[in-house]
Amino acid sequence: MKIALIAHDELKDTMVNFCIAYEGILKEHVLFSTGTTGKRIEAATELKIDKVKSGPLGGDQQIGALIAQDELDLVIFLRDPLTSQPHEPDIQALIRLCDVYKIPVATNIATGELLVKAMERGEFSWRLYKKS
Ligand SMILES: O=C(CO)COP(=O)(O)O
Repeated sequence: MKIALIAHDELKDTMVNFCIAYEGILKEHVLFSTGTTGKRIEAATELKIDKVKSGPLGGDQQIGALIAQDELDLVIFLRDPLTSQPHEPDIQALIRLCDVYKIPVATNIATGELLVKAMERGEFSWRLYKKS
């Protein structure tokens, strides 16, 4: 599975702790991140991340392009609902593309945990069948 891990600044500690907690599962998959999130995860874990640009500098659009090219199976995007973001249109576009292409997307840690546990149980195998 190809997974994108993204977090706004106020949620980067939460994302790092999430990746530490689920490192054993995540390391079996191909991981992508926006720039700063990816650096924080790599500094705290042994996970290897394919990093695109920072979100406000076009990283969200790059992740969106991966979705449009059918290169992602799951997006975990810890959005900050309490802070306005200069690149809000990019954030909305990314989430819209998840809906267009029916990509499972978690926008908070509670859903993120559910999706990672579901993935561990093999409940995302339909993604592989879909591609074959
Ligand atoms: O802004 C982001 C998502 O909208 C995340 O970008 P960074 O991981 O580079 O901070």
